[in-house]
Amino acid sequence: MEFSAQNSSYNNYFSGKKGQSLGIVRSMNYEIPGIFRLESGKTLTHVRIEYEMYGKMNEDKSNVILICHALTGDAHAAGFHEGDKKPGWWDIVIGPNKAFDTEKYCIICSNVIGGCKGSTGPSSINPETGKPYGISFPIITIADMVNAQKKLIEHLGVKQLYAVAGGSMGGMQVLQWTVSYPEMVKKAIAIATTASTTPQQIAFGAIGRKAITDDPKWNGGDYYGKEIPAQGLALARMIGHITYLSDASMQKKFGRAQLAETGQDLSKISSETSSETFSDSFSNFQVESYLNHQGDTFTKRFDANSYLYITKAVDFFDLSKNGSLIEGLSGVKAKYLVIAITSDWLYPPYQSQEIVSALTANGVDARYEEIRSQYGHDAFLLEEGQLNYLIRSFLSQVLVSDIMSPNFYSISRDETLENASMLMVKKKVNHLPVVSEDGKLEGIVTSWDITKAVACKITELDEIITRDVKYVYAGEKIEVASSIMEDYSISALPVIDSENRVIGMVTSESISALIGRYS
Ligand SMILES: CC(=O)SCCNC(=O)CCNC(=O)[C@H](O)C(C)(C)COP(=O)(O)OP(=O)(O)OC[C@H]1O[C@@H](n2cnc3c(N)ncnc32)[C@H](O)[C@@H]1OP(=O)(O)O
Ligand SMILES: N[C@@H](CCO)C(=O)O
Repeated sequence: MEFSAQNSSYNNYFSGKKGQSLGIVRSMNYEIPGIFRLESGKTLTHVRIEYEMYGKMNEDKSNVILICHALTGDAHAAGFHEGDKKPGWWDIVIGPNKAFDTEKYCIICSNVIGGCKGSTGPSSINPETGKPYGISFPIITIADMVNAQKKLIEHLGVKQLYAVAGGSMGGMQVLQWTVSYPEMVKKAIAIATTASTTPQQIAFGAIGRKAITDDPKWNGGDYYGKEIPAQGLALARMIGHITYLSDASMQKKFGRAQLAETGQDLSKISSETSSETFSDSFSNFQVESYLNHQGDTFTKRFDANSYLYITKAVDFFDLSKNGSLIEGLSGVKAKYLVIAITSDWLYPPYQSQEIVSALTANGVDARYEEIRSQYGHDAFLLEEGQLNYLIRSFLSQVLVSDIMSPNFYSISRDETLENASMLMVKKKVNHLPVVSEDGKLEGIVTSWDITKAVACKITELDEIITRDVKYVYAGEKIEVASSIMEDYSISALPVIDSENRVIGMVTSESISALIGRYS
């Protein structure tokens, strides 16, 4: 919300080290052993997941970030495949010194099930028949996509993801991850997305699907090894692509420009038009040529049946429970960054705001930001500077809750000084928060206080308690804790909740350890 292109931190991003390319990368695959059960109750076997991995996992595998792709994306998120001229689809934010910094994090991206880029989908061979599934492939949901990703993540030995991130349908997977597996996600970044697909979004999907299924070459989904339903698929993409742009971006890209051959010469168009050339003559605006190009290139990279299944999975997506998004998101534990795009009319900002409101109502730490852009929905693939700035600051932000120790020792003020000192020696701690019967913070005793008490022959614990005790809240930035410690020359702070109950301790050692972990 507070972001502006003139923001100084944003400009610092550009004056700082610019990200580099990952160079050549390769795809890998994993076959899920045994039966894979879908939300519909149907099962699949030999489910294959195509994935790419950039950067190295650290020793305890705590630096892994899962990237989830949008509708027509794939596992190739960054770097170049041998011989390719264009990098992966999110290369602007993934790589050394980019927001998803491969020097710090290990980035994984996998192709969704139902897809056509290496993961099992309708174009895969059904092991039972030896033929492509076609429309015998079962209906899949966003939760099924996430369940398959979870199998991959477990196979790689990762217990908790440092973050999950994605835009559009990728954002839906992010939301689903934090609902299905709340303990497995520390941070979540959902961009240009919704928690519940709207009638307008379903409507655009429906027209695209109709374009495909009305193409005679679709042939009931049985076209593998024959001519593909290219016309229907291209038309579906043309409709979809309009929704990924904005009025302003189309004005800027094309205006009312026409193709050079026809220009404004209406007499030429009428005299040269025959039934054979009708279509070409009537496609004289640059925007038409552009859409034709987008449609044509799409048919060379995407399977029509996958388009049907994946758009349907998007239609089914609804995380609200009993009509309430607050209830639907009630189990979420991850910290959230939700980013909307100002010109996105397909997934308008109000849908991101609804997610943030529901998360906040559940006490989840959720931040809302906007990318100011004219690109429309696809801005999440294009706005390099703003994306890098927002993602980088969110990923590198460490809160007190991230490093506090919830296993702490406390003492009541009625205890003896001897007991306090024995507890400190036995548990090897230098700070004991003094708490009331219901766990509320009343003061603190340090090993230094005990040393002074012995020197001064004080015998009562109550006499040496510091009552003006400094503390922090779990949701505060780690910088707040470290500046209190520095200002008051103290090496540990109690962490309290909104009712003044002690819920942990944060120490200067745990803050120092961060330097090794995140720098
Ligand atoms: C999200 C995921 O997970 S992955 C999926 C993401 N990838 C896609 O969606 C691929 C298709 N989408 C796009 O191209 C998207 O618009 C973007 C966001 C990825 C790229 O946007 P931009 O960089 O603004 O490219 P733009 O929209 O101008 O399209 C460029 C293409 O249109 C062509 N083009 C531009 N103007 C015209 C025209 N008047 N007539 C014909 N073709 C034209 C260009 O030659 C270029 O072709 P190429 O892609 O074959 O090289
Ligand atoms: N243009 C992107 C975003 C769609 O939401 C895609 O095709 O996946």
